Amino acid sequence: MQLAPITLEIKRLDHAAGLPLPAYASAGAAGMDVVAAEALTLAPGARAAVATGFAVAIPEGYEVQVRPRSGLALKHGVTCLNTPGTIDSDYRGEVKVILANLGDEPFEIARGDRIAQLVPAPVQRALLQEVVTLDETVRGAGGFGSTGR
Ligand SMILES: O=c1ccn([C@H]2C[C@H](O)[C@@H](COP(=O)(O)OP(=O)(O)OP(=O)(O)O)O2)c(=O)[nH]1
Ligand SMILES: [Mg+2]
Repeated sequence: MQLAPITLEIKRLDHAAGLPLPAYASAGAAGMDVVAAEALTLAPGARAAVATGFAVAIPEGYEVQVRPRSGLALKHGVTCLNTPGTIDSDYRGEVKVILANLGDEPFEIARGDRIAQLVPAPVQRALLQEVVTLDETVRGAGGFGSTGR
């Protein structure tokens, strides 16, 4: 079973000239790989908002998640610091990838390198109902490892 794809409007900004649109790397890939529109070196411990050169209009009721690529994470310690990054449906600015280098070597990014993947997801919004007391549960306020390792 496959959900019908949603349509994302995507606008190429001037500095994305010649770059590929975000694209699925395999028939069953969940994310569209997105490339860097700029070259930079991330020092160990550094972070940067890396330009992709694209802006999008996401249908209302959806978001796009910006997720790390596991190969960069495993081989180089490079990940999306805010994973999953959230692209709001009403955002019209450039999509950026907030990369962090948690490795111990400088990481060089060339223009055109695949740096992250984009996954659209439906968004459920909540209505808040403020109350004075919450119902009681067995867990109560236990959390953060309260059930053991
Ligand atoms: O990885 C990301 C995360 C966010 N954004 C853009 C799109 C998103 O719609 C906007 C705001 O993101 P978010 O709500 O996560 O950040 P914020 O710190 O709450 O900023 P704002 O006050 O603008 O909502 O920034 C990106 O381009 N890449
Ligand atoms: Mg926000």
